[in-house]
Amino acid sequence: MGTLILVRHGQSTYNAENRFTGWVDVPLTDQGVAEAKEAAKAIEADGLRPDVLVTSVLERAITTAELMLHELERPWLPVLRSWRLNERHYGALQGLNKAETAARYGDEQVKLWRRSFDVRPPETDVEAQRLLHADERYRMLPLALVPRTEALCDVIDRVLPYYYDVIVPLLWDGHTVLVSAHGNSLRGLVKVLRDLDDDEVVSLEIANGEPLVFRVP
Ligand SMILES: O=C(O)[C@H](O)COP(=O)(O)O
Repeated sequence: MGTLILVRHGQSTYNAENRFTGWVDVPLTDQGVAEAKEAAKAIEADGLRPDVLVTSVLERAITTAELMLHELERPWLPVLRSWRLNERHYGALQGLNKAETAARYGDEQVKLWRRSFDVRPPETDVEAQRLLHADERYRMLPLALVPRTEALCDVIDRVLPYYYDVIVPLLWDGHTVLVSAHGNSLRGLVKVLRDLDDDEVVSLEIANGEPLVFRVP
């Protein structure tokens, strides 16, 4: 049996400014740094010792994990990273203030964009997709796989192949795997791990720096 520890990155600058983030690569705030260290203390208090690290390719998740491993005195852990664990792409909402967007489109619409299973935010234009594709991290992907927007169902479709093909074999080998990722990539994974239906997942919230632990047989 393996142990899976899921952690959402600490507070980012866009979280602090209440802006839609998605694939925008923003750093942690001082509060985010403190949350990462607290997350490490929490898993240590539970007697957990990660022996493999898995992250998205976004800085806020990578820094959170590095701070955690430093705190746990395990900075030498083997590391795997994948774009498949990135935050849900928030489409044309990325960079906008969430409260201003709710004032413009209404709370109900914004709740659908933020929490529904299958409602996608408006797409970015093709030029924004090409710019993202030019980023070294995503250049190896076919352009069609570089998102212009995503709903939670799309995130689940890209996260699950990585989970089953890469993470589960590590868990079957008895590893304790620390996954540092994002609110919605982890909501997608938790939906599957807890077998939540499409309506239940609407109320699932994952806080910054709060570790979630699963034993995987
Ligand atoms: O991408 C974002 O804006 C956040 O990381 C998660 O946002 P949410 O709480 O609106 O899903």
